[in-house]
Order: sequence, then C-alpha cells, then structure tokens
Amino acid sequence: MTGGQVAALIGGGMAGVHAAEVLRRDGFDGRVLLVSAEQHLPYDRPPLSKALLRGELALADCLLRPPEWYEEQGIEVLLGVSVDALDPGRRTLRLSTGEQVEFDRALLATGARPRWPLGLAPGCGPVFALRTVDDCLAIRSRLRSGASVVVVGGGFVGAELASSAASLGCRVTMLEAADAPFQRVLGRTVGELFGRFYATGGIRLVTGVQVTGTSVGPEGARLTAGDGRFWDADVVVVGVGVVPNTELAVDAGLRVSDGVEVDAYCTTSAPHVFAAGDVANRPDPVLGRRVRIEHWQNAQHQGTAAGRAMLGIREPFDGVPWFWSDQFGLNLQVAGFPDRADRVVVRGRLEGDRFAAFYLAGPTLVAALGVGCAGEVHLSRRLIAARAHVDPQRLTDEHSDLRDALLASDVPTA
Ligand SMILES: Cc1cc2nc3c(=O)[nH]c(=O)nc-3n(C[C@H](O)[C@H](O)[C@H](O)COP(=O)(O)OP(=O)(O)OC[C@H]3O[C@@H](n4cnc5c(N)ncnc54)[C@H](O)[C@@H]3O)c2cc1C
Repeated sequence: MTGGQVAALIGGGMAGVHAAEVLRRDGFDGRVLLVSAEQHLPYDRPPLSKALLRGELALADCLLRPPEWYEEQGIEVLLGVSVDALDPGRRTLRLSTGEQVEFDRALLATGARPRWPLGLAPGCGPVFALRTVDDCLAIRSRLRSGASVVVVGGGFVGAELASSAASLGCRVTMLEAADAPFQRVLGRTVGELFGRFYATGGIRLVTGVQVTGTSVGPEGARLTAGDGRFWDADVVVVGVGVVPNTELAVDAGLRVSDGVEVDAYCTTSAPHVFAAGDVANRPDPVLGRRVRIEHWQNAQHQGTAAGRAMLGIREPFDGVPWFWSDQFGLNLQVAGFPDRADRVVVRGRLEGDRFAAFYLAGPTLVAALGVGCAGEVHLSRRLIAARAHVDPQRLTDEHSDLRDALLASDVPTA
C-alpha cells in the first residue's frame, strides 16, 4: 500500500492497535482508520479481572496507548462507532453513522463477546459478564466487603474475578459444570489442584453443577441448578467462555467456521481483507488443524503480523500459543495445546507455589504449565514448536536442566 490509500481497522482492541502501530512503523503514509464500537480509547483487558477490578489501577493506567499517541501517529480513531457492513468486492465499509468508507485493505479485529448460557440474559439486574471496562466498573461498584458473589464457570477470567472479589472481602461461590475447574483445558489433575487453591483462598467451589435458571429481584439474584439446588447472590458473574464476533464476516460472504478463517498470512478468503486476534481462526502447523486463540499475546503478535501483511510483507504467523493468569497470589503460565496430551508429568511439588506440569502426546511435548516457573514455560514453547521428543523421567527431575530431557526434535532449540 502507498500514500493516498486507506487501511481500515475494524475493532479497537489489542489486535487493531498493534496493526495500526506497525502500519506506521513500517512506513505506510496513507490513511489509517481505527473504528471501535466501544466509547473508550483502546485499553488492555487483562486488568479488568485483576488490578482494575480491585481498584488498584484507574482506567487511564490501562489504556493501550496514551491519547496523544493516535494524533502523533496520524491514526484516526472513531469511538462508539461500529462497522455495520463490509463489502469485500467494492472494498467499502458502512458505519453505524451511515457513512460509507472506501478502503484498500481492511482488518477484522472484532474480538469476541461473552457466551450466555440458556436462562441468563446480559444486563439483567445484578447478572454480569466481564469483557469490557464498563462491565468491570459495574461489577466493581457491587463488590462490597461481605457481598455474596456467585461466579458461573470455572475458567480463567472467572477464577481471576473470584480471586479479586475474595481479596475485597466478598463471599465467593464458584459453580463449575465439570468435575474440576480448567478440566477441559488443563486436565483433571491440574484442575483439581486449582480447586484446592480456591478452597485455601476462601472460595466455595461447587463442581458438577449445570445452572438452568435465574430469577432476579431488586436485591439480588437466585441461580437454580437442574437438580433443584439454588444459590442466592448479590452479584452474579457469568464466565462460560466467549463467541467470536464474526457476523460482519459472515454477511460479507467470507469463509467462517469457529472464527474468521485466515491463512498463515492473516488473509481471509477475500484477498484485501485480513483478520487477527480472538476473532481469527488460523492453520496451526504443530496441531495440523485450524485453531482460534483467545489470548493477549496472540492478539498482539497476530495484529502486528496482519498489519505487515496488509503492507505486502508476508511472514507466516504460527507461534505456539502462550498465556498467563494471576490468581490467589499465583502466576501461572501455559504454553501449547494441553488438550492434545495423553499424559501429564510434574516437576516440583504440585501443592507448592513453584511447579511445572508437562503435557505429552506419546513422546512429544505438546504443552507446559508453570506456576512460578516462567523460564521452564518459555523454553517449553520452543520445544513444543520443534515437536521435541522428551524423556518424561528427566522432565520430572527438578535438579536437571530441562534441555537434558530432549531426545529428538524437528528443528534446533538452542
Ligand atoms: C477480563 C479479561 C481478562 C483477561 N486476562 C488475560 C490474561 O491474563 N492473559 C491473557 O493471555 N489473556 C487475557 N485475556 C484475553 C485477552 O485480553 C484477549 O485475548 C484480547 O483482548 C483479544 O484482543 P482482540 O483485539 O482480538 O479483541 P478485543 O479485545 O475483544 O477487541 C475487539 C474490539 O472490537 C470491537 N468491535 C467488535 N465488532 C465491531 C464492529 N463491527 N465495529 C467496530 N468495532 C467492533 C469490540 O467492541 C472490541 O472493542 C483477558 C480477557 C478478559 C476479558
């Protein structure tokens, strides 16, 4: 793309901002338009369940870039405006203001929105999901000491919220459909361990619960399970996952499955339209199938890769996923694809505050989880990318270097 051309970025989250940044950094001097349905300048989402929720940060501290940055970079930002239609053939967008915008390249960085289980509705009295800063501030205003909080779903965002609410003196109950939190992602052994961490953190964890209904009154809400059990709460937060915002892509006739399908260069089925972040579904060389990743670092790096691809700089984006979570004073990091594993081996004491779990499919390392073990997770990422074969015995030996466990790999890891 050259001067006089238009790069339209749809969605003002991590992926959209990183694409805008790299477009300018790599010399694009045409028009960069960032359209965001939210009223706030782009901000970081991880603090919404952590420091912002606990009142330790202000929104200004969570902005991805300071307000003056957009002007300095010549990035036009439309806030509170959504893109209502995308025509990839004519290369036009229709905005919620009624305006029509012509573009040369467009990026779909529309992210995801909370999934709502049957019987629960968003914005219904004290029933919330946590995705936006407005959700965070609304929940925070109700987290008084002694308030009863029920978190539906034992995923990462729910667990972080539970941890933050408990630290503010709330009485927290977590309702999880599976037998252990994170079971689907991290397996039962590690899930049960986190269940024990919650108990130590003062959380009442109830597993095997399928919430089927809610009734809302002026003072709170009652959640009912299929087996007749019920829980009353001052605040309910539903954290049962997200769905990608693909409607624009579907209406535009782009290929969509679980997310907007892109190739390794972030290009959708329309050549001038790209996608990145939580909404994008890309081929993964390690998995050998498509994958949609809902992590901060993926949105950042894929946004950058997409911005470069919009400029014609084609580099495959296929990094091994990595994310972190902070809960109950523990920092946990996960790399790779734990759900591919057929067994898990542990280095360190699972009950301690420093251990790593390695996930193996046959002899191949496919994922690693570390609590207080950032270095091990970092190295594991490279081993996973290299499809390394490892010796499980050595992996568990705390006193040996992780590299000593390496048996064979496709590519060098040094
Ligand atoms: C509470 C919380 C805590 C998290 N903590 C962690 C963590 O600890 N570690 C980690 O790795 N990840 C974490 N994540 C995940 C991480 O924040 C996301 O993966 C990341 O924000 C995704 O960025 P994105 O740019 O793809 O999408 P988003 O951040 O969802 O941004 C998309 C934007 O596009 C807008 N939009 C949608 N449709 C349109 C349209 N048609 N027109 C205009 N705008 C539109 C949306 O309103 C939104 O503002 C957390 C997420 C949440 C919600």
